[in-house]
Amino acid sequence: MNSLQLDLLNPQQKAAVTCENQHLLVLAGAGSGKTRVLTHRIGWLVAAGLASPYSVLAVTFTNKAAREMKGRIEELLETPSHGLWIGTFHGLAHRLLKAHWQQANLPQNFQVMDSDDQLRLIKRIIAEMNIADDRIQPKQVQWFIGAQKDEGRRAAYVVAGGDWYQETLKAIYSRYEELCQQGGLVDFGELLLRAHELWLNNPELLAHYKSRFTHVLVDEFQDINDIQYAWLRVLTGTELSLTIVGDDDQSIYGWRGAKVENIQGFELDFPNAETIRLEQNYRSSANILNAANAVIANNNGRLGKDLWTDDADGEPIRLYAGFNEQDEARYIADEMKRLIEAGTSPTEIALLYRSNAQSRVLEEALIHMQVPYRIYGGVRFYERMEIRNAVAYLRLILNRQDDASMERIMNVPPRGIGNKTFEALRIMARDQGCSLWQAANLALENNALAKRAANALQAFVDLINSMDSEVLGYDDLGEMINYVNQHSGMIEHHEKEKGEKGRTRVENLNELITAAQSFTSELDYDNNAELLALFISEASLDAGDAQADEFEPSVNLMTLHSAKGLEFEQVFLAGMEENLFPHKMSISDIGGIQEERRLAYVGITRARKALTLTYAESRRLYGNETFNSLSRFVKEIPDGLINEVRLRSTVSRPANFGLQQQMAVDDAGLSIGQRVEHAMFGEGTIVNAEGGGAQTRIHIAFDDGNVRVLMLQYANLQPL
Ligand SMILES: Nc1ncnc2c1ncn2[C@@H]1O[C@H](COP(=O)(O)OP(=O)(O)OP(=O)(O)O)[C@@H](O)[C@H]1O
Ligand SMILES: [Mg+2]
Repeated sequence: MNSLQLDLLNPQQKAAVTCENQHLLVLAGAGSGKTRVLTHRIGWLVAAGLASPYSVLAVTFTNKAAREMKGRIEELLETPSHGLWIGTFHGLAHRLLKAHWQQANLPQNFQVMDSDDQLRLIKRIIAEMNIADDRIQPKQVQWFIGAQKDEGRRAAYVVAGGDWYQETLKAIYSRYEELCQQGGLVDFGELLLRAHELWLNNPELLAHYKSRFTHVLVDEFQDINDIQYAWLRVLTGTELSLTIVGDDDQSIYGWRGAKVENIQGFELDFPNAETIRLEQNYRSSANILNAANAVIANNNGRLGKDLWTDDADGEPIRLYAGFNEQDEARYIADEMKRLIEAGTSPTEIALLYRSNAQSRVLEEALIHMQVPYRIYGGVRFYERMEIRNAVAYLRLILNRQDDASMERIMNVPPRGIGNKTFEALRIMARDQGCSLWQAANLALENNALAKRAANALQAFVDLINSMDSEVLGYDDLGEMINYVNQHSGMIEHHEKEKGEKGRTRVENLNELITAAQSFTSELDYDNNAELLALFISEASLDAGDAQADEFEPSVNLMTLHSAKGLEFEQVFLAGMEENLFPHKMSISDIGGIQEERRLAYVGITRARKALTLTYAESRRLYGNETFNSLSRFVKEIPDGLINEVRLRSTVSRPANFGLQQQMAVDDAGLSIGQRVEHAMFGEGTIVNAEGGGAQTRIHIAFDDGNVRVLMLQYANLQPL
């Protein structure tokens, strides 16, 4: 019990950790120790003899959080956490379905489809149904199916009401279900839906788990959706103990079906639940916390929480106005470099933004300044094209009915299987109600294809069949992947590609071997095929998380959504502009604005020591130049907490800063963003200008990493 260090908790936290009530709600703001309480509570339950490590089920929001929690619980309990049921809803559902595939009406080797596979399948159905391209968007269908599943609704129960559009969506959903079932394919939403049905359809199994588990604990409860809540409720019923922790102010997944009302629902469903509020924030300096409190105070309908800190005011929040998005990015990269040189660990620095598309410019500046970075939740390893291809080979080897994989790699690398052959096979598969693989074999048997196409297809079929026997002969996952890399022709193919791109792809394929070698499964397996299937599933689930940490210490880039639950010493929030953040899609809708504001609250409260907000006065995004005004969320922060950073500290910002300066530079035949050469300092880019006429001073970001302010008249710049 000593190792639990209960004395490191404040009285409310302690009360939550040691609460003996059956149902407990911990409702508290950011950084108040909710996650810490959850972890300690598991430790306490075990130490107090109220639970065994194996009778606890804990749900986290990301795989990373699950891993962290497992680690901390191992520390607390001083035993390995192998076998603990700690994971995301998706991860836990997957584990259940793997263990009980028969009861779930799935083939044993069912595969998890990612969003790309899903989209490909939907496109195929749309084509198969002969729906004109402009009448329905595959992405909309994907969204529709996801939304239905989040609410626990199968196609048969969709009420379409005779309207063409709705009826078509329903029909596509229905066909989609059919094809997934046929191919043993399960998308992310399906994992949850099936896991719920698994309870409903198998009372004995449910009873088994009800008696196995004694305590269920859920982090980030505010972002739970209907099907997840339903799954939990069926499991816990009135028998099990349920602890939920959450913060209504951090509910940011409404667009994905999350319902903050589930917190209130919990209080209704479990009327005897005890509610504990935590009010002390341990994460952020007072300035940062006060800024966050001021922003979120503009939302209505909050459950209401006060958050205070013992911490000193700390540094003021910095606000930087970039002249354009390049200048904004350069400032951030510069600052990061400075922080790292002054001793801050790169891993303690985060750069958050509203939309993924913003990252490119930021990345370029970081590369330029040689600041190592990684994108958390961006183009992740398992989502890279070549990795998906390799995984598709593996899947097809395991399961020939996997049409999505077959589609993906039939002609990758190019082997002369053209669109016409694809089309013929699709039609055949539809007419015969069989898989593409079966259609391919049928077509070959019946000589249904032209000679060249038939030869190419035969070679592919033979390749997969021979891979099957070879690959599954290896006991080592790394060897399996290596075999596929070599014999599929992918390595050779990418080696022939010119330049950096091809090289990276080859490196990535090799990295997959490394990933496979270090893979260890928590689940049991009987043979090589099952081992491979476990690896593939893990890879698909992991695509939702960041790369491993074993790389060079790097600063973290991520969207605000991915930042939930995390904390960093230094946080930069880029693109603090109307239309960007709040996003223009949400700007005209009050509910939308409130969700954006919660996102701002999440972003601000990620910072421990320092927060820097930046925006660009003009921005080129998606090819258009726009002039956005400062985000309302910045304006909602009291003036006294913010310090506006002047351009490069040596120069104060003139009152008429802005477009006029662009003119001044234009007069001299130069423009912002232009590349120039200086006799002494070498090449650089004009990032700003101020003053006018003979007094014009221009700011140049030289390639040596310094920004210098020069008098235009004397600088003698050569345009490049
Ligand atoms: N009693 C305490 N004493 C010292 N530090 C604490 C205490 N409670 C929590 N902390 C620290 O405060 C930080 C925030 O804690 P934690 O991440 O658990 O908060 P949270 O409420 O889960 O935040 P979020 O809402 O962002 O998920 C962590 O670094 C944690 O270690
Ligand atoms: Mg937390």
